[in-house]
Amino acid sequence: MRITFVTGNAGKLREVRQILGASNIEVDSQELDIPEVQGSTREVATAKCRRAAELLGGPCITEDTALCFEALHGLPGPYIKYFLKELGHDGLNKLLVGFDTNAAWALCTFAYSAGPGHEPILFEGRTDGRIVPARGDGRFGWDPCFEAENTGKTYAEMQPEEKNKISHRGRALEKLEQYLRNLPTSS
Ligand SMILES: O=P(O)(O)OP(=O)(O)OP(=O)(O)OC[C@H]1O[C@@H](n2cnc3c(O)ncnc32)[C@H](O)[C@@H]1O
Ligand SMILES: [Mg+2]
Repeated sequence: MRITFVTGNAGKLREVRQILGASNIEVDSQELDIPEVQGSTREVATAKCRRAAELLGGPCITEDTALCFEALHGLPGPYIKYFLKELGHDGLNKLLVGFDTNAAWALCTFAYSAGPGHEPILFEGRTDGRIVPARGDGRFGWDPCFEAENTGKTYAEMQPEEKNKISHRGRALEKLEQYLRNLPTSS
Protein backbone atom coordinates (compact mmCIF):
# COMPACT_ATOMS: atom_id res chain seq x y z
CA MET A 1 0.00 0.00 0.00
CA ARG A 2 1.15 3.55 -0.74
CA ILE A 3 0.02 6.85 0.69
CA THR A 4 1.08 10.44 0.06
CA PHE A 5 2.07 12.47 3.11
CA VAL A 6 1.91 16.22 2.54
CA THR A 7 4.34 17.97 4.90
CA GLY A 8 7.19 20.45 4.86
CA ASN A 9 8.81 18.81 7.90
CA ALA A 10 11.69 16.35 7.41
CA GLY A 11 11.57 15.06 11.01
CA LYS A 12 7.91 14.09 10.69
CA LEU A 13 8.51 12.38 7.38
CA ARG A 14 11.41 10.39 8.82
CA GLU A 15 9.32 9.10 11.73
CA VAL A 16 6.23 8.38 9.62
CA ARG A 17 8.38 6.33 7.23
CA GLN A 18 9.97 4.44 10.15
CA ILE A 19 6.61 3.63 11.71
CA LEU A 20 4.46 2.89 8.65
CA GLY A 21 7.38 1.27 6.82
CA ALA A 22 7.40 -1.43 9.49
CA SER A 23 3.81 -2.24 8.44
CA ASN A 24 4.60 -2.26 4.73
CA ILE A 25 2.93 1.04 3.97
CA GLU A 26 5.07 3.09 1.62
CA VAL A 27 5.00 6.81 2.14
CA ASP A 28 5.46 9.21 -0.77
CA SER A 29 6.09 12.77 0.26
CA GLN A 30 4.87 16.03 -1.19
CA GLU A 31 6.34 19.19 0.19
CA LEU A 32 3.61 21.78 -0.14
CA ASP A 33 3.43 24.99 1.79
CA ILE A 34 -0.13 25.07 3.08
CA PRO A 35 -1.24 28.10 5.05
CA GLU A 36 -2.56 27.03 8.45
CA VAL A 37 -5.77 28.48 9.84
CA GLN A 38 -6.15 29.50 13.47
CA GLY A 39 -8.34 27.42 15.74
CA SER A 40 -8.33 24.18 17.70
CA THR A 41 -5.91 21.44 16.68
CA ARG A 42 -8.79 19.57 15.07
CA GLU A 43 -9.80 22.58 13.01
CA VAL A 44 -6.21 23.27 11.95
CA ALA A 45 -5.66 19.61 11.02
CA THR A 46 -8.92 19.35 9.07
CA ALA A 47 -8.35 22.54 7.05
CA LYS A 48 -4.78 21.55 6.25
CA CYS A 49 -5.78 18.15 4.88
CA ARG A 50 -8.74 19.50 2.91
CA ARG A 51 -6.43 21.98 1.16
CA ALA A 52 -3.70 19.39 0.60
CA ALA A 53 -6.16 17.03 -1.12
CA GLU A 54 -7.34 19.88 -3.38
CA LEU A 55 -3.79 20.85 -4.34
CA LEU A 56 -2.80 17.25 -4.91
CA GLY A 57 -6.02 16.23 -6.65
CA GLY A 58 -6.08 12.90 -4.84
CA PRO A 59 -5.97 11.06 -1.52
CA CYS A 60 -3.41 12.12 1.05
CA ILE A 61 -2.55 12.40 4.72
CA THR A 62 -1.39 15.44 6.64
CA GLU A 63 -0.39 15.84 10.26
CA ASP A 64 -0.53 18.63 12.79
CA THR A 65 1.43 18.59 16.03
CA ALA A 66 0.59 20.60 19.13
CA LEU A 67 2.58 20.98 22.34
CA CYS A 68 0.30 21.97 25.18
CA PHE A 69 1.34 23.40 28.56
CA GLU A 70 -0.98 22.66 31.46
CA ALA A 71 -0.14 25.94 33.21
CA LEU A 72 -1.15 27.82 30.06
CA HIS A 73 -4.42 25.93 29.61
CA GLY A 74 -3.14 24.05 26.56
CA LEU A 75 -1.24 26.84 24.83
CA PRO A 76 0.97 27.13 22.76
CA GLY A 77 -0.89 24.10 21.31
CA PRO A 78 -0.96 24.23 17.50
CA TYR A 79 1.08 27.45 17.58
CA ILE A 80 4.16 25.75 19.07
CA LYS A 81 6.06 26.07 15.79
CA TYR A 82 6.13 29.87 16.08
CA PHE A 83 6.86 29.84 19.82
CA LEU A 84 9.79 27.47 19.28
CA LYS A 85 11.14 29.51 16.39
CA GLU A 86 11.07 32.79 18.30
CA LEU A 87 11.88 31.61 21.84
CA GLY A 88 13.98 28.47 21.46
CA HIS A 89 14.17 25.66 24.04
CA ASP A 90 15.27 28.01 26.77
CA GLY A 91 12.42 30.42 26.10
CA LEU A 92 9.85 27.60 26.27
CA ASN A 93 11.13 26.82 29.77
CA LYS A 94 11.05 30.47 30.74
CA LEU A 95 7.39 30.72 29.76
CA LEU A 96 6.66 28.51 32.76
CA VAL A 97 8.64 30.44 35.36
CA GLY A 98 6.31 31.46 38.17
CA PHE A 99 3.82 28.64 37.53
CA ASP A 100 3.62 25.64 39.84
CA THR A 101 3.54 23.00 37.11
CA ASN A 102 5.64 22.19 34.07
CA ALA A 103 3.26 19.42 33.00
CA ALA A 104 2.65 19.26 29.26
CA TRP A 105 1.28 16.97 26.60
CA ALA A 106 2.17 16.37 22.98
CA LEU A 107 -0.75 15.91 20.64
CA CYS A 108 -0.52 14.58 17.12
CA THR A 109 -3.45 14.78 14.74
CA PHE A 110 -3.24 12.92 11.45
CA ALA A 111 -5.88 13.63 8.84
CA TYR A 112 -6.77 11.43 5.89
CA SER A 113 -8.74 12.67 2.90
CA ALA A 114 -9.90 10.34 0.14
CA GLY A 115 -9.51 13.24 -2.31
CA PRO A 116 -10.87 16.70 -3.14
CA GLY A 117 -14.32 17.20 -1.67
CA HIS A 118 -13.97 14.30 0.79
CA GLU A 119 -14.13 15.40 4.40
CA PRO A 120 -10.90 14.55 6.25
CA ILE A 121 -10.98 11.91 8.99
CA LEU A 122 -8.84 12.54 12.06
CA PHE A 123 -6.64 10.22 14.14
CA GLU A 124 -5.19 11.56 17.38
CA GLY A 125 -2.38 10.43 19.64
CA ARG A 126 -1.31 11.96 22.93
CA THR A 127 1.71 11.59 25.18
CA ASP A 128 1.94 13.25 28.59
CA GLY A 129 5.15 14.65 30.01
CA ARG A 130 6.80 17.83 31.19
CA ILE A 131 8.85 20.74 29.91
CA VAL A 132 12.50 20.57 31.04
CA PRO A 133 15.78 22.34 30.18
CA ALA A 134 17.09 20.89 26.90
CA ARG A 135 18.82 17.49 27.03
CA GLY A 136 19.94 15.23 24.18
CA ASP A 137 20.22 15.38 20.41
CA GLY A 138 18.57 18.56 19.23
CA ARG A 139 17.80 17.75 15.62
CA PHE A 140 14.01 17.61 15.76
CA GLY A 141 11.94 20.54 17.03
CA TRP A 142 11.21 20.60 20.75
CA ASP A 143 12.35 16.98 21.37
CA PRO A 144 15.13 18.07 23.81
CA CYS A 145 12.77 19.87 26.18
CA PHE A 146 9.92 17.34 26.33
CA GLU A 147 10.42 14.64 28.97
CA ALA A 148 7.91 11.85 28.45
CA GLU A 149 6.05 10.61 31.52
CA ASN A 150 7.53 7.57 33.31
CA THR A 151 10.67 7.47 31.16
CA GLY A 152 12.98 10.00 32.82
CA LYS A 153 14.15 10.83 29.29
CA THR A 154 13.49 13.60 26.85
CA TYR A 155 12.43 12.50 23.37
CA ALA A 156 15.85 13.68 22.21
CA GLU A 157 17.58 11.21 24.56
CA MET A 158 15.70 8.23 23.12
CA GLN A 159 16.55 5.92 20.27
CA PRO A 160 14.11 6.32 17.36
CA GLU A 161 12.27 3.04 18.13
CA GLU A 162 11.98 4.04 21.77
CA LYS A 163 10.40 7.38 20.91
CA ASN A 164 8.12 5.93 18.22
CA LYS A 165 6.73 3.34 20.65
CA ILE A 166 5.40 5.89 23.12
CA SER A 167 5.21 9.09 21.10
CA HIS A 168 2.15 11.16 20.22
CA ARG A 169 2.94 10.38 16.57
CA GLY A 170 3.35 6.63 17.11
CA ARG A 171 0.01 6.48 18.93
CA ALA A 172 -1.84 8.43 16.25
CA LEU A 173 -0.29 6.30 13.50
CA GLU A 174 -1.50 3.08 15.15
CA LYS A 175 -5.05 4.30 14.58
CA LEU A 176 -4.40 5.63 11.07
CA GLU A 177 -2.72 2.40 10.06
CA GLN A 178 -5.71 0.36 11.14
CA TYR A 179 -8.02 2.62 9.18
CA LEU A 180 -5.90 2.43 6.01
CA ARG A 181 -5.76 -1.36 6.25
CA ASN A 182 -9.54 -1.55 6.32
CA LEU A 183 -10.16 0.71 3.33
CA PRO A 184 -12.12 -1.28 0.74
CA THR A 185 -9.72 -0.45 -2.09
CA SER A 186 -6.14 0.60 -1.58
CA SER A 187 -3.73 1.97 -4.11
O1 LIG B 1 4.22 21.01 6.94
P1 LIG B 1 3.78 20.58 8.31
O2 LIG B 1 3.45 19.10 8.39
O3 LIG B 1 2.70 21.46 8.90
O4 LIG B 1 5.08 20.72 9.25
P2 LIG B 1 5.38 21.85 10.32
O5 LIG B 1 6.86 21.84 10.58
O6 LIG B 1 4.80 23.15 9.88
O7 LIG B 1 4.67 21.30 11.63
P3 LIG B 1 3.40 21.82 12.47
O8 LIG B 1 2.69 22.88 11.73
O9 LIG B 1 2.63 20.59 12.87
O10 LIG B 1 4.09 22.46 13.75
C1 LIG B 1 4.59 21.63 14.76
C2 LIG B 1 5.90 22.12 15.33
O11 LIG B 1 6.34 21.13 16.28
C3 LIG B 1 7.54 20.51 15.83
N1 LIG B 1 7.38 19.06 16.01
C4 LIG B 1 6.43 18.26 15.44
N2 LIG B 1 6.55 16.99 15.88
C5 LIG B 1 7.60 16.97 16.74
C6 LIG B 1 8.21 15.96 17.49
O12 LIG B 1 7.79 14.71 17.45
N3 LIG B 1 9.27 16.29 18.23
C7 LIG B 1 9.71 17.56 18.28
N4 LIG B 1 9.20 18.59 17.59
C8 LIG B 1 8.13 18.30 16.82
C9 LIG B 1 7.70 20.89 14.38
O13 LIG B 1 9.07 20.91 14.00
C10 LIG B 1 7.04 22.26 14.33
O14 LIG B 1 7.94 23.25 14.81
MG1 LIG C 1 2.82 23.47 9.61
